[in-house]
Amino acid sequence: MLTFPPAFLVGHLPARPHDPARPHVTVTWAQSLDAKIAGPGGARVILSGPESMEMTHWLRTMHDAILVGINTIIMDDPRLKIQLVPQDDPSLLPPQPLILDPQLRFPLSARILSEWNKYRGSRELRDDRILRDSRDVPDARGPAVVRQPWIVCGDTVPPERREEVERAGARVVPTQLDGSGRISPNALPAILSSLGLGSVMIEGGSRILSSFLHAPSRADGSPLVDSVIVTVAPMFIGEGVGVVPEGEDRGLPPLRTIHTETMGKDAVMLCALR
Ligand SMILES: NC(=O)c1ccc[n+]([C@@H]2O[C@H](COP(=O)([O-])OP(=O)(O)OC[C@H]3O[C@@H](n4cnc5c(N)ncnc54)[C@H](O)[C@@H]3O)[C@@H](O)[C@H]2O)c1
Ligand SMILES: Nc1nc(=O)c(N)c(NC[C@H](O)[C@H](O)[C@H](O)COP(=O)(O)O)[nH]1
Repeated sequence: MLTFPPAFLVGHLPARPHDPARPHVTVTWAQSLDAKIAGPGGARVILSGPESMEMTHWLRTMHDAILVGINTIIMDDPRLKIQLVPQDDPSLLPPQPLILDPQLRFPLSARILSEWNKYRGSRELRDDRILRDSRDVPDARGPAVVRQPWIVCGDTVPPERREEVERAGARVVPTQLDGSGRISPNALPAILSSLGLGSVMIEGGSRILSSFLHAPSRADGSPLVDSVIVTVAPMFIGEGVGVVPEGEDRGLPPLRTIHTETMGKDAVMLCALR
């Protein structure tokens, strides 16, 4: 079990309490030696060993929100929970899942939604009250808490579709899309602030990593991305999904390595944008 946070991360993780006016943005992923994050056709590959995976779950607890793109939900069906941190520490909380999904393609069969509905059902039985979303659980503490998935979509998505997804148990947050039909990375801090979230850990996939790494600075001149934490696993994937999609490897920002830590078989690099 790790002592967390490891010394090399101190000062590079979101401060607590967060500054709600300037949410901290961490971008993180796990990659092979040939810079792939998934196998052919996007098939999920377990890259992280137990030690670096545990660190990932610790990192999740250090952020208010965890963000993935809709393709990652469709391909990996992740839970985005913190089951690898000590389960008896009530101060550790799972982050709020946020999914960037311009067209609201979110599959109602997603594990993240069924786990929330199961949790909500069990709390209703216990508490005899209806939980509409995770903000209705003020007394809930600890890693076993499950949070409602919040989906950020385009404000052009028809109301009937939004209602369908909300009836199924998720929260839908409509927002203006950029000229490419995406949620602009630079719009994220304001979205986070409006949702009361002071920090976010962006976990992928490839298109999301690319757009956040390419994003211009914030209005105050500071980089949009505050920290980059990469797990490098000693394996080759060959054909597969790159850290950024093919053709998007130009114009990536220079990174400054702050520290590289060996965690089990993996190297974990902490970098900042210069
Ligand atoms: N190894 C890792 O750490 C890791 C982590 C997560 C995902 N993955 C892998 O990544 C793959 C999925 O990556 P992907 O690129 O296909 O999809 P993705 O998960 O990055 O989602 C992309 C979609 O998000 C939406 N989107 C909204 N705003 C956006 C923005 N600003 N920029 C980009 N997209 C935006 C678009 O609809 C876009 O198609 C899967 O194969 C998964 O296994 C690996
Ligand atoms: N850190 C990390 N190491 C990996 O080897 C790997 N494949 C991912 N990929 C991120 C992936 O898209 C999922 O988010 C989670 O790995 C799924 O795990 P959970 O159900 O959330 O615990 N991330």
